[in-house]
Amino acid sequence: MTRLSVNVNKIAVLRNSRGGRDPDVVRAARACLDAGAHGITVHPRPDARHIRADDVRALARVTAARAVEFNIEGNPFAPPRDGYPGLLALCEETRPAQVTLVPDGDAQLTSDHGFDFARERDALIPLVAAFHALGCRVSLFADAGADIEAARASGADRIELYTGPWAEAFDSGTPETALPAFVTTARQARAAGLGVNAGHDLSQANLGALLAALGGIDEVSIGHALIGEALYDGLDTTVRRYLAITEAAAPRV
Ligand SMILES: CC(=O)[C@@H](O)[C@H](O)COP(=O)(O)O
Ligand SMILES: NCC(=O)COP(=O)(O)O
Repeated sequence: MTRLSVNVNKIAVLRNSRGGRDPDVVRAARACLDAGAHGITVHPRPDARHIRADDVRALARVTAARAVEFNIEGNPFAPPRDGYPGLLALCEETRPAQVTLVPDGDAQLTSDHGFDFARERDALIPLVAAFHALGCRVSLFADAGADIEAARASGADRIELYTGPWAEAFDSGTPETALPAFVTTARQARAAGLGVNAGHDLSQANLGALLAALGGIDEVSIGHALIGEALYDGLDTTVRRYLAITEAAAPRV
């Protein structure tokens, strides 16, 4: 069954907006885990727009204490800056179960593309090895239609399908226009021996159809929509609704 990792970036956005401690990302993560979430995801950035290095350290302690997975996302090429030690250094400190490499720049509002694996494979190979040496599973952010053979050649364990285009097509009422590329890429990844995660702009509305079409997604990491929905319905109820969607999409034995 697809595992749910809740991304708590947006709790930190709200907290940082007033410069204090609340809302507390650790308390929010605990509430999500209490509701049954399988793990927690964060995406700290050098500009500290939301999740900061100290949040990562605190969440690493919480997830380790509960023996659940911690997934840290980031651009492995981004240099240290203002309290951000760099992704590799942060993972060396916190030893997350999984690191998801994302080719984000500070100028981006949010993550909006995967790697160009043919072009970046040689640069990724030593980085993947370095994260493996820390005991991390390595997932690479990938567009539907990405060069899966080049992704596999990097030595990574999984890809994470960037599902922004899926959400956009779904919201515009034309999901069938986006789905074939996702189905093909997921199939290619599994045939290459890669696991398949998915994330970005997934929501209660668009998750079920994607999981049903792709089958066998290892993990979805969901933040923006989930936290927004929780503003109306609470974290416990909202997380349980996502879990019900992943359970409903699980293959019947
Ligand atoms: C990689 C990805 O799609 C998300 O995990 C990312 O964390 C979104 O970043 P923001 O929460 O800053 O939009
Ligand atoms: N990797 C995707 C993620 O962690 C959360 O993305 P979003 O749900 O905030 O768009």
